[in-house]
Amino acid sequence: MGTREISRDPAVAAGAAVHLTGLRKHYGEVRAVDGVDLTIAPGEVVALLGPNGAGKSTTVDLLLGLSTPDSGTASVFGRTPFDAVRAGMIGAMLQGGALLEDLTVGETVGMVAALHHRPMPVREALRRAGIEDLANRRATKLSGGQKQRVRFAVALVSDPDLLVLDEPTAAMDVGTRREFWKSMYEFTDSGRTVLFATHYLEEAEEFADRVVLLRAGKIVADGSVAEVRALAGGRTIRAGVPGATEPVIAALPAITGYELRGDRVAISSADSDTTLRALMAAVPAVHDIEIGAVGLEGAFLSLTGDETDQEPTR
Ligand SMILES: Nc1ncnc2c1ncn2[C@@H]1O[C@H](COP(=O)(O)OP(=O)(O)OP(=O)(O)O)[C@@H](O)[C@H]1O
Repeated sequence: MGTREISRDPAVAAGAAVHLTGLRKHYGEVRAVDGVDLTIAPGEVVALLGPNGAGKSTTVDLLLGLSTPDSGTASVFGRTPFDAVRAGMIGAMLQGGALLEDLTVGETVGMVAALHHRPMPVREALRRAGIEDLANRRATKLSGGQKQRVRFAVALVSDPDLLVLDEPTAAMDVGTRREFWKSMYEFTDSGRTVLFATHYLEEAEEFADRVVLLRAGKIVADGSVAEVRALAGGRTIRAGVPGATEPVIAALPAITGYELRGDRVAISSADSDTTLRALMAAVPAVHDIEIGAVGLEGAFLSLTGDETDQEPTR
């Protein structure tokens, strides 16, 4: 249920923007990427989510041809990553990618443009990245967020069909982050494909068509935000429960967590119908019942097995 129909369709796979099959990369005992199969159709905007060390950056490196898999294959628009990069089909923004200190922003983006057959005008790349006014600034004089935007302009200037972004907004403040996503919309409106790795669940929720959750080098969920939420299967039940005690609540069927404060309880449940029926029988005075879906954060925690306490959020 985790994998979309799309990746099983050979026709889609043949014309896929990204096609990863049985991809593995181990570092000694560490299985950084441990059998990843992923097909991304042209035009999709996909978020790669996972806790630290889940294998996001390693997957991105394999996709860009920056490292070689132990087994499995990676192709981009039917080509090897190396050929796709050489043809200017992939623009990438990596974590902390180096900028040449002696060059200005305009020169940096211009130099990358010169490497490609059909680049967009440098000024256009700077405008889209929101750094036209920094064209004459040297890299040494830039803030962390500004450097990120220069890396974005570098990724855009080849006018690529696929953008691969590894935690693109990590150093950006809230305003810059909003501007960044606005530029991304401009890019994806023209039918381009985007794969971005992120820790920000709200960015995945707001921006991605599809969420791929990685854990210990494996895909543990793949689908729309709504589908991934549903995979976690949970709902929250909130209610007034006069006189209820901890043992009564803890004994309810299908619950995965609860918090009892005075006369109010918040329960997370894998099967809210069953839990609710039992709650009504156990606490006849139950009132003000609300049932809600688990947020993406709840799904993320339960699917990636994060150690964090999984009490229902309020
Ligand atoms: N060059 C390397 N040598 C040895 N181990 C590595 C190397 N690169 C990655 N790893 C290990 O592989 C695993 C996956 O790392 P990766 O950087 O892909 O995760 P990530 O999901 O991008 O994490 P983060 O969110 O922290 O950036 C980690 O356990 C990491 O320590």
